[in-house]
Amino acid sequence: MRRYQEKATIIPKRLETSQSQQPVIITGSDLVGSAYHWNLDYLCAHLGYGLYTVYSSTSGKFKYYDEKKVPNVPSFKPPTSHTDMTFQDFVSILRQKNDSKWIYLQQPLNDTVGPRIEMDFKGFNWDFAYRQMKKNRWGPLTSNLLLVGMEGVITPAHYDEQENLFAQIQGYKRFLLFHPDQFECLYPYPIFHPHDRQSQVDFDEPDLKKFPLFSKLKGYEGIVGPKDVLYIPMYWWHQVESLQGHGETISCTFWFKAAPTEKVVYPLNAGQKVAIMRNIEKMIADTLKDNKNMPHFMKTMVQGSAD
Ligand SMILES: CCC[C@@H](CC(=O)O)C(=O)C(=O)O
Ligand SMILES: [Zn+2]
Repeated sequence: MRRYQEKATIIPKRLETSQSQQPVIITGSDLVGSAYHWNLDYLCAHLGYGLYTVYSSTSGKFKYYDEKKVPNVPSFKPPTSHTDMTFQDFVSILRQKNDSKWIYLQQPLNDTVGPRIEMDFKGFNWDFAYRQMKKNRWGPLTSNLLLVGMEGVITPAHYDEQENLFAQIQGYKRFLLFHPDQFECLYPYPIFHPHDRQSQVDFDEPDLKKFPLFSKLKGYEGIVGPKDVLYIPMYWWHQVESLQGHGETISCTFWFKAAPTEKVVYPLNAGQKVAIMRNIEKMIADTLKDNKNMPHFMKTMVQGSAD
C-alpha cells in the first residue's frame, strides 16, 4: 500500500475506550481471551459443518458492495465473488496457496457452530464489552463477524454506520483510520451505488486529477496483533491489510448500534454531518428517481444555477 501521506498519527494504546469517540488499541481486555487458542485446525475441528461465506478476489482487495444496489448501476462489475462452503473446504483451499486466488472468509458467528466454539463464545469477556457499551451509551450489540483472511488481503477504505470493537485473535493487521472530517479527501461513492460507504480512491494508484484532495488526507495508523482490540468509532474511515509474513489472520468484530442522540449540540460534529449528508442524498435519490443525473442536480443546487 503506497504511502499516501508523510506522517500518520499512531493510534494510542489504552486499557479501555475513552468517551471521546477516538480510536484506541485496547490491550489487556481479554475480550476474546477464551478464543486465543483459535487456529485453523481447531476451528476446522470445532466450527461444525455450517456454511461460511467466502469471498474471492483476483487483486487481493475486497471492496464491499451491496448486492441490493447493483441494479442501480447497470455497468457495475463486482470486484469480488463469493460462495458458501464449509470451514473445512475453506481451509483446504487456503492451504493450496494458489497465489492468483485471494480468499477471505467473513461470516457472522451463528448457532451452527459446534459446542466447543459455543463455549469459547460464551467465555468472551462480555462484562468488558458491555462496560464499553454502557460507558459510551452505544446501542445494542448487533453481530459478531468471524474474519479469516489470507495474509496480504486488503479491505479498502470505507466507513461503517456502527460502533466496532475489533478483536484480533491470530496474525497481524495494519489499520489506516481517518476521522469523519476527512470525508472530502476520500470521495465516497454515491449512496445509490453498490459501493456506498466505500472510497473511490485506490490508495495504491490514487488518481489525483480526479481526487485532488486525497493528497491532503491525514490519518492514523496502527498494527493490531493477537489479543489486541481496536475500537473503530462509527463513521471513521478505515483500510485494513493482513500483514504478510505472519500467516492467516483470525479476527472477530463486535458491532454495536449507535448511541441515541439525546440533545443536539451545535456545532454538529463531523459524524453528524455525514449522517445529514446521507439523509439528504437518500431523499434526493428517492424523489428524483434519476440516479444518472443526481450529481448534476446536486452540483446545480450548490452552484445556484445550471452549469
Ligand atoms: C467485513 C469487515 C472487514 C473489516 C476489516 C478487515 O478486518 O479486513 C472491517 O472493515 C470492519 O471490521 O469494520
Ligand atoms: Zn469496516
